[in-house]
This record gives sequence, structure tokens and C-alpha cells, in this order.
Amino acid sequence: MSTYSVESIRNFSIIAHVDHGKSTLADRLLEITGTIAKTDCNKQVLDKLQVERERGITVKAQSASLFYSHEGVNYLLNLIDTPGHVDFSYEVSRSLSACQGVILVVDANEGIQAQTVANFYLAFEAQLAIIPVINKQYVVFKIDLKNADPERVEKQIEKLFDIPVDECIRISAKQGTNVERVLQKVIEKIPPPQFNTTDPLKALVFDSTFDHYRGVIANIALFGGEIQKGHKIVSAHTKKRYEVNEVGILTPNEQPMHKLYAGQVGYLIAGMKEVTEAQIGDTLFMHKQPVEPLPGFKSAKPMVFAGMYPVDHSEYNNLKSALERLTLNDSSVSVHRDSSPALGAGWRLGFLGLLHMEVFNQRLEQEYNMSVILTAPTVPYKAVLSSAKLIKEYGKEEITVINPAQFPDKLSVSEYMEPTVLGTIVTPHKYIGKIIALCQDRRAVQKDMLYIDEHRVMLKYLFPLNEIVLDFYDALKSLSSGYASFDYEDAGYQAADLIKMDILLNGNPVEELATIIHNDKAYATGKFLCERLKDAIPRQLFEIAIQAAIGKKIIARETLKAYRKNVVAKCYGGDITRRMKLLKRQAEGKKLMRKIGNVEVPKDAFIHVLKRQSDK
Ligand SMILES: Nc1nc2c(ncn2[C@@H]2O[C@H](COP(=O)(O)OP(=O)(O)OP(=O)(O)O)[C@@H](O)[C@H]2O)c(=O)[nH]1
Repeated sequence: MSTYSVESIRNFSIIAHVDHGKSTLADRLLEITGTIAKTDCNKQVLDKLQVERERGITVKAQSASLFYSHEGVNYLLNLIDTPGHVDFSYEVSRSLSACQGVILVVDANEGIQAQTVANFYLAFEAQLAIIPVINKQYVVFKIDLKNADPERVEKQIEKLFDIPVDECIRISAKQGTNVERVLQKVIEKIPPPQFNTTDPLKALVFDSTFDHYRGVIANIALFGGEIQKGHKIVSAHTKKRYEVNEVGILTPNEQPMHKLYAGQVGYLIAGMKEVTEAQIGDTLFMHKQPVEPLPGFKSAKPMVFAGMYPVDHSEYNNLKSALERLTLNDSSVSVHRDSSPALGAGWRLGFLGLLHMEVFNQRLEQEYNMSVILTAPTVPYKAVLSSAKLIKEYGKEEITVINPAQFPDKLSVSEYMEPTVLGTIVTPHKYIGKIIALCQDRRAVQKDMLYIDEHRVMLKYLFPLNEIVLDFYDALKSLSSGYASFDYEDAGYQAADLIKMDILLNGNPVEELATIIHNDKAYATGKFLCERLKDAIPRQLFEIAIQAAIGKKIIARETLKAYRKNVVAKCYGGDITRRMKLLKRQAEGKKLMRKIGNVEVPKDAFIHVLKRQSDK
């Protein structure tokens, strides 16, 4: 950009429900503005991570600066593509802090879904300009997807969000139809940022990534002043001083610039090496010109915790450094050191949901070549202690329990509490009966029910978090043939009758599967886990007793019969290389096993075992 004028800047995010077409719209915007060449290969260009491409979802918000000329004026448009899944809504709220407006994409076929509602309210509460866009819709031929019904979706938007029907723009992101109109609307409707270059530097760190060679790359939004190479800056959070090595914009790859100005969004490299140095939500200011720090962000609140241990203990230090680096790229993961008698030294990690946990695990494997053991996920329970000894030990009466191994005994507790969430379900009305039954089975209490139009209903339920965290979404999808959607927000704690259940293999506890559950569900869960484990464990040379226990009391049992798998039997002792190959393959298979007593369990069995069968 040759000349700078804050009047010609627009900062906006694209928000939507999962799969409604955010990343595809971002591709078209990048093409129209000449940011990337127009080819058939541009598919979700901003989804850079391998895990994003494989799963076809966005997990990390990505920024891109676009240059666009309209009516003789050159504009700088800073676009942030955000994830749609509920586990990553923290990324959305952070991204919005760097924006003055949003494009709210709604699929013309599916209409308003649970995350559409959640994301709309994030933008609305942040007082951002909102541009509703109906996607998957040709304008000329009326129909892109067969069941597209833009009129119906426009009416839903008017009813739920109070946005007049004629403000919606109908597009096909895939075909590029009418997408230019969206850009024009961005310029007309989203206000330029109201910041001055003459003010002292005030830069918000709204995201950060870690580069193996260059250290921390901080994504910043300038709320005042300007910044360039050589400037001495200070972090409001750590009070540490840095010299700026490089500033620039993302197009979408890093493009160094001489300067960044108030109102712009870009990146900064300033020799930050430690994970803790690039705190998201931090304010950077010029050395000797301190400013009032920006409010920052509420820290991400982990919803599920699980233990993580290296498969092979010699890998402990490598895993430690991989974790440090990956958590810098994903600061919503909380990490506490932990250890267990069975698994040795490891960590207890907090995630925003199960998908987040799976994605993090996949990234460790793909980006850092690390293979780990994860224990059964648990939600953060609370216990009000009655034992004077324990109160003294913890230094407080109320403790949070994120590890079943530390679950205090009933005798030393006056009350247990479990976390709850307010869930929003949007569904075609024909599935309502089955969904209500599912919610009741999950101990949920109905709070609201609203018809969005004659075919669709929005239900609100208060759920115990542990009832939805593992597999509620899968269950909901399967009983509504994929049509119902779900989103939730934190709703505090409620008293609950909780117990700790252990799983034993030939009398040895399987630490990975110890869980805290509601008393009412103990027998059913115990029976189910034993049955599932029986399927997950390969037969071995001896009989295996699989038991569920509460304290010393066994509440369920399955028996796995002995079996001898002789892998080399087929080789007739003849071909020695073939025989060696088979033995090697068997040895490699064993590496992925975890030994409990003398029983070998595939290490990935633990999470699969926990998903409930009853919901199929
Ligand atoms: N028919 C049709 N399909 C579209 C259109 N826009 C996007 N899609 C398809 O919808 C699917 C989801 O698109 P994405 O752009 O990945 O959706 P997203 O909202 O970014 O998804 P998440 O990042 O996972 O939340 C892809 O298969 C796209 O090809 C469209 O205009 N018409």
C-alpha cells in the first residue's frame, strides 16, 4: 500500500455454522482481490494445517490482507476466517476483537443452525456491523443446491436476529456468484477503525504462532500509533522489552512491510522465544510510552481434562518440548504436570472439547511425530471438603478435581458439584420426540422451545457437561439423520451425586479408564465399559477378567477367553525373511500396546471404549 489512510481500512471476520462455506467464501474473496491466482486448486486456502485439510474443518483462525479498488478508492481489507465448531468458538471471540464487522454466512439449504445463533450473538454483543450472506445459492438460476430455500432462511434471519430480509445477500461461494457484492457491502456497511497514528502505540496480540526458525510470530491489531523494525516495545503483561525485527501483513503468507499503522492488522516478530512471552490478549506499547492496556480476553475455559503420557518413556523430553511448542500455537490448551504410578511422568491437559482434544493429539502426531497415551477425559468437578485434614492439606474448602485419581472420598466431602452447560439444539420438528428423550436420558432440563419457522425448532436445555462431552453430538446427529445441530455455553455448577469407578483387568486397575460418574449411571456405564473393552482387547495367551468396581465392590464383569495367535504358523518354518518380517510387524504392533499387569491393551482403545453404544 503506497499511501495510508485509516478511512480506507476494513477489518472483518467471516463467521458461520460448521460447513456453511466460510473458507470457500474466503477463497473467492482472495481471488477477486488478486491476492491469490484464480485456479481450480484454491480449496480452503486459509486452512493451512494438515489436520484442517484432512478433516475439512477450520480449527485455527487465519488472517489475510486484501487490496481492493472500489469507485476509485484503494481499500485495505483485513479478513479473518474463523472456525465453526463449538470447541473453537474461543478462536472466534478473539478474532472479533480485531474487527469492526462480520460476514455471517448461512447455508441456503440448512438455514440457521446452533452455531449460527452462537456466533451471531458473539458479534452482536461486541457491537459489530453484521452482513448476512445466504450461501450455496445461484442468483441467476435460483438454485445451486437442490433444496436451497433462501426465502425461508431470510425469514429465519429476520425473525431470530431482527435483520430485515432485504439486507441479506444471496451468493454461491463455490461458483463465485455475487461475491463481489459482498465486498462492496463490507466497504459500505463496516466502519473503518477509529484509531490514530499520532496516538502512542497500542497493539493487541490476538493470536500467535510458533515458527521453528523465527520464534514467536504474534498477530497484532493496532489500536493506536505505528510500529516498525528497530522500535523498542514492551509487553504490558510481562513488562519485558523487545526490539522489533520485522512487521508485515499476511497475504495470506507473511509479507514484510516497512511499517504497520493504527487500524491495521498484521504480524510482528520481536525475538520472543518463550511460550509465556506472547500472551494472547496482551497489549504491546512503545518503550517509555506506557498506555492503559486493552481489556484482553477472558482466558479460555477448559471443558475436558485428560492425562497425556509418552508411549515410550525415553520420549519424555521430546514430548515435553513438542507440547510447549504446540501449546504456543494453541494457547487454549491448559497444561499441568502430572504423574501416575502406572504411566510415570506426564501431564494433565485441559481442552475446550473432545474434538479439540482429538485435533491436538493429531497435530502432535503429524507435526511433531509424537505418539502418546491419552487417559479417559473427565470434566472439572468440584468437591466441598468436610475433612479438616484435607482442608488443611489443600488450604481451602472447595477444590476442583480434574483427575479421577484425586477424587476425594465421600466421607471427607460435604457436597460434590458438576459443571453444567446451556445447550442450544436446532432441529427439523419431526425429530423432536426422539431428541427430547435423548436429553432426558442425559439428565438435562428443558429451558426453552421456540419455532424458528414452521419446520424448525430451537430447543434450550441445561445439561450436566459430562453427559454431552463425549458423544452427545454423535448421538444427536444419528437420530436426526444429520439434521440437528448443537452448541453450548458454560452455565456454572450444580450439586451432584458422584462416585469414582475403576476398571480392572485381572485385578489390576486400568488407570486410563478410571472415571467420575453420576451414581444413577454407575451400573449401566460399568457394564457398557466392560463389554466395550472385551471387544477392544485382543485375545491373549490367558483368560482375562474385565471388571468395573466402585471402591472394593465389583459391579460388572466380562471374561475374555484365552487364545494363541501364532503369526508364524503359516510360514512352515521355510522362508526365513518372511518369518522375520512377520515377527517384526508383531513387535511394532506391540509398541502401540500398553501393558496392564500382564495384559496388553491397544493404546488407542481407551477413547474408543468410552463412546456410548446405546446412542447408535
Ligand atoms: N454447492 C455448494 N457448496 C458449497 C458452496 N460453498 C461451500 N460449499 C461446500 O461446502 C463445504 C464446506 O465449505 P467450507 O468453506 O469448508 O465451510 P466452512 O464454513 O469453512 O467449514 P468449517 O471451517 O469447518 O466451519 C465444502 O464441501 C464446500 O465445497 C456453495 O456455494 N455451493
